[in-house]
Amino acid sequence: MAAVASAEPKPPEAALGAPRAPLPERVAKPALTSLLRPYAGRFAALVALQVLGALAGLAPLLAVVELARTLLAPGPPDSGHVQNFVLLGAAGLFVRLVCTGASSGIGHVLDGSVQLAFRRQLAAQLGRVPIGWFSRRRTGELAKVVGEDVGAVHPFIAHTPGELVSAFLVPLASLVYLFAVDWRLTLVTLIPIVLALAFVPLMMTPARTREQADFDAGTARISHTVVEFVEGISVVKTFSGEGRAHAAFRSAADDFVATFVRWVRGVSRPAAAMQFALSPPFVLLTVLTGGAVLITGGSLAPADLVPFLLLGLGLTAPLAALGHGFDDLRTARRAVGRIRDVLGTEPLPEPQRPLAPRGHRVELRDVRFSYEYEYESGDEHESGDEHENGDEHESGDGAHEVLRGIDLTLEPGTVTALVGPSGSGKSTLVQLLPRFFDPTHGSVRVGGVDLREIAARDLYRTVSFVFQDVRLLRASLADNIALAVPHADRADVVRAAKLAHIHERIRQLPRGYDTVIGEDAHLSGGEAQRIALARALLADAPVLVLDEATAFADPQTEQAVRHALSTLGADRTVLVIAHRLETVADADTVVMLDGGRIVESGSPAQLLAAEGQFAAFWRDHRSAGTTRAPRGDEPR
Ligand SMILES: Nc1ncnc2c1ncn2[C@@H]1O[C@H](COP(=O)(O)OP(=O)(O)OP(=O)(O)O)[C@@H](O)[C@H]1O
Repeated sequence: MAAVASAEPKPPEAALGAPRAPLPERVAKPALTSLLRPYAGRFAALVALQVLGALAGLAPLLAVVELARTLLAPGPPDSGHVQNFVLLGAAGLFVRLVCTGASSGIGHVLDGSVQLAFRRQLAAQLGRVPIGWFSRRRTGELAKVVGEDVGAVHPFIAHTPGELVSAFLVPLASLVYLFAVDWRLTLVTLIPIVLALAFVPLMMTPARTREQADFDAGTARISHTVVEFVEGISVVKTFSGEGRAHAAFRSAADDFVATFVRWVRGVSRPAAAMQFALSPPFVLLTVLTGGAVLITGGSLAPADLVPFLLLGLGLTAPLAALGHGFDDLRTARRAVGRIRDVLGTEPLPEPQRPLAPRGHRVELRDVRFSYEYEYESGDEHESGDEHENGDEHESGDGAHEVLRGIDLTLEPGTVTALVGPSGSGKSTLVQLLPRFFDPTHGSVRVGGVDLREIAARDLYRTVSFVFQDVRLLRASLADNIALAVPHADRADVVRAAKLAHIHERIRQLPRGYDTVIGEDAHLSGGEAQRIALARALLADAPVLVLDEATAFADPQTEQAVRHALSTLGADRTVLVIAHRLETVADADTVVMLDGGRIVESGSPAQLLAAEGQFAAFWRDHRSAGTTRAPRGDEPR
């Protein structure tokens, strides 16, 4: 099921240098060998076939060399010898052909299987890691890991082992043969290789490693900029922000060009020198010069020069392939490193403390919470200043304390309305209940048990949520409502939809409850909210957390919420971020937050009578809209 509309609580996207939510995160990267272990058999078969293919490839090479020596030797050639060499060459070619075909087939199947397995593991892992973990990563970077990095494993599996094998085997066998012909000319033939190898250390300097890291960071940044642009395209277009978005992309691309040029220079200079040393003209000139000296000195037969001319080039060609293979391996190693980073993030420990089936009092004790700031290295530091406001303070290095000692008890069977100015910490507080984040200090308990001790599935069975930002999945409306109860009867789904005042709207759709959202129909924001409400009601969790969105302003949705709240079971614990005074008036308790602290709490009537901050809040809202008096008293 693919997500189509905005969402179930979507963790905030961390912009460059943006604050990140603190979360326990133990990184235990799985070893590459353990990731590849299930494929060890096929991998071994692949390497064996590649080795056999490389060995078989030697036969035609040696047959050609021997044939040439026989034909060029003084006197008439032995026809039996000639025939044997031709047969040896043909047989070698045939075996090589079979091995190459088989290894290429196995390689591609293995490649596809490993990539699929990595993607499956990554998808499963992304479903397991704590939600707050996503706020520490950029969407584009994760997309790069799942897409590009998994793809980068391809050359590593499909081609490189074979290239590495032949890179060692062919020259080794050729060298043995050449030494047997003439050791002095063999040493001369090795001169280009020794020269080429001298440039290898230059390609592995710390500067080159830095350039490579910059190159990787640049590609990730471009990927992130594109994802951000596509995700925010409607906002960008509405506010004619294409110019800015384009400029951001151009700046990422320009930075990348500079990085790319540095990277190419770092790679290309030593690579060009290596290529020159290994180029056929240089190799042939070296061999011919050495050969000419020996032949004119009378210590080498002219026919014996032939193997050096033929095999000398063969000695250097695999070395060039080794260079490519080495680069591919480095690329694959870095990609696998990033894959392992994601796979190695351990999900939060999953303790199994049982929860009592009833009596779900929610208690927050001295809860403090800070968003931590992480700064990018390099030129892209952003200060955390833009997140400061007068009411909040920065606590410690790069930490932004948003909740500052919250003590709150939500009794079963009561509705608590959370009110307070924008930025006072209401959303942050309710996000502690599904453990999007854990408190940096203090504890949140349900039924007397700390949330950190409750298994995730128990937690989500106990607490359900309706957030402002509703994400519906690309699935039928029935499946969307029954998300938490996949085997729910249609009758239960319909009952929840009726309670959430969305049943009639669903009936009007061409395929009713089987309508697929995003394909057969689209829903308005208010309708999506009511689907989310039906979903939470069907889940029937004893604790309901509701962020009353401004979208609830449509009368139907507002009525649905009020109706649902009034018909909920007697022992339900409800916490609602209230934006409408009607909801506040209906609540049993009102909690007023300001600057991350509870400044007032009590019944609406008590708080109005106290003439404090809540009374002012009430009056402001009342003069801005319509409302009625809270239960049991008239506001003044
Ligand atoms: N993911 C985040 N990273 C860093 N800071 C954040 C994050 N989310 C919120 N904040 C900051 O925490 C403070 C409280 O935000 P929060 O969303 O909890 O307030 P709120 O009372 O729900 O506001 P509103 O009524 O406008 O939704 C704000 O200053 C905000 O900038």
